[in-house]
Amino acid sequence: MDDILTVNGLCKSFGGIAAVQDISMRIPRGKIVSLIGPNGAGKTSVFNLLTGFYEKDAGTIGFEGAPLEGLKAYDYVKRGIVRTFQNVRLYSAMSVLDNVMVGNQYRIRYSPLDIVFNTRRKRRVEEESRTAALALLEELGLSHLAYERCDALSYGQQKKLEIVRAMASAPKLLLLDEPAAGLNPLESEELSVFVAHLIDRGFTILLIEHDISLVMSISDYVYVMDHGRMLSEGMPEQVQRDPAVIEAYIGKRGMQDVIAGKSP
Ligand SMILES: Nc1ncnc2c1ncn2[C@@H]1O[C@H](COP(=O)(O)OP(=O)(O)OP(=O)(O)O)[C@@H](O)[C@H]1O
Repeated sequence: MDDILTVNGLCKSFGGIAAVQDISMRIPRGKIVSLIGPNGAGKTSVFNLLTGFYEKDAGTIGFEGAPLEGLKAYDYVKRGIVRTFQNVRLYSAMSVLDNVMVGNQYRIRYSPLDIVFNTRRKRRVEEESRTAALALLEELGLSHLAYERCDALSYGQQKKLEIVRAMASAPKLLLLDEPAAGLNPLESEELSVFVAHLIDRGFTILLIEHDISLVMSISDYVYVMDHGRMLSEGMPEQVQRDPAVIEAYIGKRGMQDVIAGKSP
């Protein structure tokens, strides 16, 4: 199997809190892998370690066969690793199109002189960026919103737009941190179709998500963390039958109740 990312023995502590303890995982190219677990399990800390927001205490992270060491945040995007955040981080006063163009900015190459003199080269590069951004919006069914201000969009549309902006930089690995958080059931369903479409386009995704029915319906493989450790892993149907997961993740509730979205 062609793994795009391999993680071995990853550790990170904050004072007395061992947020990430001996975590190992792998993500095959073109697959969607999910990382789930109760609040405070350490999922976001793993994302922060994978994207250089946190420095690891121990362990190795390999991306496309080479170690991810000593890179600046910007270098992760250049290497093809892009993430979204739990909370929407769009430029709310800018248009949808401009936000997507921000996403592919790192691919734009022109000099400060090109900017000062507004050269033909600068205008051409910007036009290419605009065309690419519009094509992406079209493909993902959001082109009718291209000239809307972001703050005029529904929350569900903003969550999708965040993913589109991340995709605009043509990532090899997309890390999605709770894309369904705050969505109603209909928006959540739309989002799962949207994410499934990204997989059809050949993207590789690592997903953190509390919406278990979404996770179980779209994941190829699931990792479960609890208290900083890896509690379980496997295909969705294996994980949801694992007694350790049922006990730690959902307590006395049945997994079917969680999947059905019933309250505790
Ligand atoms: N920068 C930090 N400083 C101190 N403690 C931190 C920091 N980041 C994470 N932690 C702690 O590490 C533990 C794991 O937190 P993390 O946010 O990774 O969990 P999570 O599984 O993503 O939780 P949630 O599902 O609630 O987002 C928690 O106890 C948290 O308080």
